[in-house]
Amino acid sequence: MIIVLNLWLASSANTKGKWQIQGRFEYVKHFEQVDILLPNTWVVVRIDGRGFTKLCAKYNFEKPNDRRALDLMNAAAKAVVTELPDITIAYGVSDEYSFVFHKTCNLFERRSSKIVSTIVSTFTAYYIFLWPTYFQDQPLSLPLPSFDGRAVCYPSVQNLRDYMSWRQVDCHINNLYNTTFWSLVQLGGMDAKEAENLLKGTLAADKNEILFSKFQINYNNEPEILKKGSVIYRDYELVEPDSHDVAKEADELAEPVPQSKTQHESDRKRRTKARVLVDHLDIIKDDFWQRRPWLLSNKPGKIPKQT
Ligand SMILES: Nc1nc2c(ncn2[C@@H]2O[C@H](COP(=O)(O)OP(=O)(O)OP(=O)(O)O)[C@@H](O)[C@H]2O)c(=O)[nH]1
Ligand SMILES: [Mg+2]
Ligand SMILES: [Mg+2]
Repeated sequence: MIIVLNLWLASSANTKGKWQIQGRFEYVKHFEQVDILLPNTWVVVRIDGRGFTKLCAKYNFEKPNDRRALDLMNAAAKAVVTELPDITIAYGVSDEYSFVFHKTCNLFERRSSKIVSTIVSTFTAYYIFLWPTYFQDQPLSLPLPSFDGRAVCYPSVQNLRDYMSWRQVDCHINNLYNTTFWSLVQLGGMDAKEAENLLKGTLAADKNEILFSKFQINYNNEPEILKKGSVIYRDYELVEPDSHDVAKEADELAEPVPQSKTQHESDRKRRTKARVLVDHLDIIKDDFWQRRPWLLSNKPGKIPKQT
């Protein structure tokens, strides 16, 4: 079949010219769906490990948190942020990471499938490449780790901040539950069912109390990376928090002014040169955003000059 087609192509090419053959097949392009992300909205690409419950068991990840696994996730995400200067900020917990693109970003003409697949494949490639650095004594075997991804558009800074807050609240709730659950099992000698029953219906204060009274664990003293997750962003210089609400000022008042090509290029260069930091901070309160006004600035060019 392939030989027949090749022969036909060769003979047709001789008689009609290559461009005519191309023209005959080109109509298939129209089957491609338009998947442009809504303009002027903040784009969040969230990736999540596929079947990580099994993967964690296979490689004996420590319960409830394995520092090597978290450090590997952060290293892969930092590499993604470094490679893609269009990313404003990223937030990660457990086997997931959210990457935020500025509302004015025009990467791949905002084509969803190109943006998502680039993030997922770059992240996965780094995750596998860096694995031996964090799991020296446990070589990877098939099936290899993989991730899925999706893009969601958020129209306002408030929506975006609520999204980020949602992920960080999730981190806090899950970590407090898991820390208490595994303390009851590993330190308290309960089986999984007993621990689950004891925790049914408990509030955060009850879990804090169980941890402290039974195991002398003060949850507040747990490592920040576990309580808050990880945030990755470009750092220019720390500024004193403004007295006004930067998030509101940044977005709701004025529409972004289109940048000139040279301005766009010089901002891109500055972003490429900036330090990429991994930190474990509260991103729910205003303080984090007020100290770093360039993250949510309505004008992408409002990047402080490097000092
Ligand atoms: N032991 C251990 N497990 C972890 C750690 N980080 C993540 N996990 C596990 O990874 C899983 C992540 O949850 P999900 O993403 O909802 O589940 P999943 O198994 O990956 O399933 P899909 O995402 O639907 O493919 C949970 O079961 C976590 O317990 C870790 O540091 N230690
Ligand atoms: Mg998962
Ligand atoms: Mg997950």
